[in-house]
Amino acid sequence: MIGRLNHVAIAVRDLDRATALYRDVLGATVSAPLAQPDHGVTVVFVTLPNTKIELLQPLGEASPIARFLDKNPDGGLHHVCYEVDDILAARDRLKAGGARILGDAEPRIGAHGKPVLFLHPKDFSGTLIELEQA
Ligand SMILES: C[C@@H](C(=O)O)C(=O)SCCNC(=O)CCNC(=O)[C@H](O)C(C)(C)COP(=O)(O)OP(=O)(O)OC[C@H]1O[C@@H](n2cnc3c(N)ncnc32)[C@H](O)[C@@H]1OP(=O)(O)O
Ligand SMILES: [Co+2]
Repeated sequence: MIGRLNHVAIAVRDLDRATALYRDVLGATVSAPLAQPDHGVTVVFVTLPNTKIELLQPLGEASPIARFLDKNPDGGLHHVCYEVDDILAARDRLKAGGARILGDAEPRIGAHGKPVLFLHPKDFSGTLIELEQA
């Protein structure tokens, strides 16, 4: 059911600093910061030949990554995003299998302008999974 790896996300406290590290030290191509108020994060995309890295910094009062950064003050790997052809079919199959879909289980438009859903990390080997409609 899952397809390509769309991105790996890293939560950071200081997006400018993390962006500079990827750009200047690792020599990667980075995007401008993109505020995603609906998701409570500001995002920078690092483009790699075969996938993307998504640098995430909390945005607003109730960011879903705030507690993660409290527990991981240096930042850390936050989620992996897999592409699916049909996000509603994928959601219904996962639900039927007992996996917990986070939030109200309705897809929301993600940073690439496509519908996304998140799956509870406790149901997937301690890894938060994002699904994005391909
Ligand atoms: C823009 C968009 C895009 O790409 O298009 C994005 O990616 S937006 C990216 C930001 N948005 C999201 O992440 C949305 C989905 N995420 C959420 O709803 C939340 O982050 C949760 C996953 C529910 C976690 O929330 P929160 O940390 O406040 O709850 P909590 O502290 O009670 O955590 C419950 C348990 O899950 C663990 N936990 C929390 N975050 C985790 C993570 N990223 N990976 C692995 N485990 C994680 C905690 O350590 C805890 O385990 P213990 O109980 O063992 O201590
Ligand atoms: Co993401």
